[in-house]
Amino acid sequence: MNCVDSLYGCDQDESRKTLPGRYSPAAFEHKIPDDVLASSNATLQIRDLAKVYQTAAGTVNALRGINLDFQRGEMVAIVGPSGSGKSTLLNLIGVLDRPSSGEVSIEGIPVSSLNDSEQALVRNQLIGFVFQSYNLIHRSTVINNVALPGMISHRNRRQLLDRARKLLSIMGIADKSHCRPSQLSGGQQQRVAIARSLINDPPIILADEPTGNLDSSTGQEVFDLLCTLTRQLNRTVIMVTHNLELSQLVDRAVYLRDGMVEREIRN
Ligand SMILES: Nc1ncnc2c1ncn2[C@@H]1O[C@H](COP(=O)(O)OP(=O)(O)OP(=O)(O)O)[C@@H](O)[C@H]1O
Repeated sequence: MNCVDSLYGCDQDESRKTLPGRYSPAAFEHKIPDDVLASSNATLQIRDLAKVYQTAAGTVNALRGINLDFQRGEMVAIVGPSGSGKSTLLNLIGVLDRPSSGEVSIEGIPVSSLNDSEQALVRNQLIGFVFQSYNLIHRSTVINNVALPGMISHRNRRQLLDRARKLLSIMGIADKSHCRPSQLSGGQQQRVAIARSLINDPPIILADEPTGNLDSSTGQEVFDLLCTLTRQLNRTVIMVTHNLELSQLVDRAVYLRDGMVEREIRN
C-alpha cells in the first residue's frame, strides 16, 4: 500500500463509492440530454462551448466553440496569450460561470445546465480548486482549511480531520497542522491548498497558475507534488499556466488563441 492508498485503506475506486456524503451522479440522470452523453469514456467533456461578454465597449467573444475531452489520470496544461480565454474556460469547467452556449459534462453530468444549488454541489464534490494566491482562510488553522470543503458537505468531522491529517502528512507539512496560513511560506501554503483540493476526493482538479507566486524551485516542487499525487489517485488535472516549461511536462498542452483551440500537443 503506498502513501496515497493509505488515505483510503483500500481500493481507491471502491472507497470513492462509499465515502460519506458522496455526491451521487444518479441524482441528475433525468437531466442528461442524449446528445450530451456521447459515447466517450472521458471524465470531462466540453462541447461547442462559447462565452460572450457584453461590455460598454461592445461584445467580447471570449470563447468561440471549444470542444475538448479529458480522461482520468491525465494532466493537461491550458496555455495561450493573454486574453485568449484560459481563465474563462477554467471558470466554465469549474462551474463558476455559465456558458453562453454549449455544455460541460463531468462524469456524464451536464453541469452547465444545472441550477445554482446543484452547481454548488458539483463544485464541492466533483472539483478541487488550486489557485495562484492559495485562497486560504487566514483566521483558521491549516488543518481546518484542509477539512473545510468536507465540512461544507456535512461529512463526519472526525473522519475528515483524520483524512486532512493524512493529506498534510503526504504534503510533508504535518507539523504545520495547527499553524495559521500566514505562518507558512508560499510553497507550504500551496501544499495546504492542494491538500484541501483533495479532501472530498474529486475526479477533477483545476489549478489556476498554481506555481505563479512561487520561485522556480519551489514551483517545481509544488508541480511535482501535484503531478505525482494526481497520477497516483488517477484524477484529471487541468492547469492554466504561462509557464511553457511546465506545459512541456504534462501529458497534453492545449493552446488557445482568440477563444479557440489553436492546437493540442501531446508530450
Ligand atoms: N467578466 C468579463 N467581462 C467582460 N470581458 C471579459 C470578462 N472576463 C474576461 N473578459 C474578456 O474575455 C477575453 C478572455 O479573457 P480571459 O481572462 O479568459 O483570458 P486569459 O487567457 O485568461 O488572459 P490572461 O492570461 O491575461 O489571464 C478577454 O478579451 C477579456 O478581456
